[in-house]
Amino acid sequence: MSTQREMKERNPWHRPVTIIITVIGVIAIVTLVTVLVIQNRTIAQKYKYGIVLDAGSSHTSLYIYQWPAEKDNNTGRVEQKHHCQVAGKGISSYTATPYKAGESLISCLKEAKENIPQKMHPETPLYLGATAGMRLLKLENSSASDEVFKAVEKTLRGFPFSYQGARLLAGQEEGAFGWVTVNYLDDRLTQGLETTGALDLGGASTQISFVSDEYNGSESPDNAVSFRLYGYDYTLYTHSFLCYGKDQALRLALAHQTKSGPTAITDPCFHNGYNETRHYAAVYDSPCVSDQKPQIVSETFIHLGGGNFTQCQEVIKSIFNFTSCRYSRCSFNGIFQPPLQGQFGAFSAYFFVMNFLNLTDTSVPLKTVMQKLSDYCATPWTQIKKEHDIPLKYLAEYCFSGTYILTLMMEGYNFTSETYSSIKYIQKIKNSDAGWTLGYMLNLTNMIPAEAPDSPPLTYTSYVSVVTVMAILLFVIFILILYSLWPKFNTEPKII
Ligand SMILES: O=P(O)(O)OP(=O)(O)OP(=O)(O)OC[C@H]1O[C@@H](n2cnc3c(O)ncnc32)[C@H](O)[C@@H]1O
Ligand SMILES: [Ca+2]
Repeated sequence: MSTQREMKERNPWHRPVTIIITVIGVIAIVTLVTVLVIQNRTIAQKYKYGIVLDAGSSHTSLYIYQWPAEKDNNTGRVEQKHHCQVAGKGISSYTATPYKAGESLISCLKEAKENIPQKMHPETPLYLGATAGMRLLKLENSSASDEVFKAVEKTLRGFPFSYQGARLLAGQEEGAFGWVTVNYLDDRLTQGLETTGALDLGGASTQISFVSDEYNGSESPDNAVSFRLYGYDYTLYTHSFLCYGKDQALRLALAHQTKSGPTAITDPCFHNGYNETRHYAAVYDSPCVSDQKPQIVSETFIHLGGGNFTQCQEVIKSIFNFTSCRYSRCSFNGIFQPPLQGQFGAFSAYFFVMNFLNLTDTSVPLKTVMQKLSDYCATPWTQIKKEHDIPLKYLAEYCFSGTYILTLMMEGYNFTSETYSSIKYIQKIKNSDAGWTLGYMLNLTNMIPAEAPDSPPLTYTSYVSVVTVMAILLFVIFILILYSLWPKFNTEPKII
């Protein structure tokens, strides 16, 4: 018994004062770590928002982006929070009733209000960028394009967001911001990695943008866009071909086939058995083809399908001009293009079309891809209609669009059967759509710094771990010091 008591007396852990110090110490450590974790998490959960409307030639889309508030002007990930597709056609189709262009946007803007916390509305920037449809309308009828912009602006100003303007994007901006989006989402810019080229196929225009070691902007300076991002310099080659989006390219192909004003054509790019009556006025109602309109007697022509891939390729080749080039090298229509370099991401209609055709795998040899497309084009229209339940307008055009995509890439941009595999058909990267809108917003909100921001030396997890370990260590040292200094603790008999 007495030995037990002695041991108890000698062992400081049985003294109330030691127990109290230990409990207080543990509480202090737990509090310290909890405060650290909660403090950091609360900040991380606060988001900021931005809205961009992509007023394309075929339709308008609204995108909401969000990013952690404390990562403003930093490398923090901006991500797509919401996408809303505006019902109906693009804003450039409302020339007769411009106010309807504004009204068409209301339901998506209401969705945006619901998707962004109310208190953040006034500080959420709202942008609208219009592309090739409005570029064509401006060429055709500049006051009509002004009216559409006015109507759209009126609607946008009626919402509680921070309206930053509705404007026409230049082709170079459209191409360059698409490239920024792809490389930002792939995290290539902060690391200074080799960048990915961007291929965007819209309804009215198409863009190609990439970095080439052989291009510094001195040859054909109009195609150069220079950036300094996160401390790295880039000189980007970019070109936007107006009238070479897939809808306008189809008009160019139809114009080529109806030059002489026939009453019927057999179009190899449409399926056998396809038979539609088309109005000349409707086909030629675009500045891309209006000057080619034949002096005709008939108002309409019958558009028949021929279902022949090789002949379709020939028709499509004829819409490109390869004869003149005043530079060291050209893509088509006398436009300079440096040698292709690196990987490419092909999005928008490149993806829609190749995905429908099950041809997005670019590791498949180009020859096989062409054979599959050729088989698809040769399939009769009745069979195609039976096999797919999608709107007939889209369905009828996949043979044309697929052939156009391959011809544009191989003949237009000079991809080869070897370099075809450097293309990836993409729709989204990490849940955000590939397209110019994200790059546009990052630029206008100054969210990509020119210089690499100072990053903390430790990651958040390492930071919390180090602080925890150090706190425990200090506490143990404190107890040990206390134990060795406090005579009452040390009850062992002294041996003299
Ligand atoms: O860039 P611009 O030229 O202004 O045009 P846009 O922005 O309206 O063009 P999109 O990329 O949205 O679409 C390109 C084309 O793809 C078409 N498209 C959209 N969804 C499609 C789908 O699921 N299948 C086939 N085509 C589709 C659309 O009608 C256009 O002709
Ligand atoms: Ca577009």
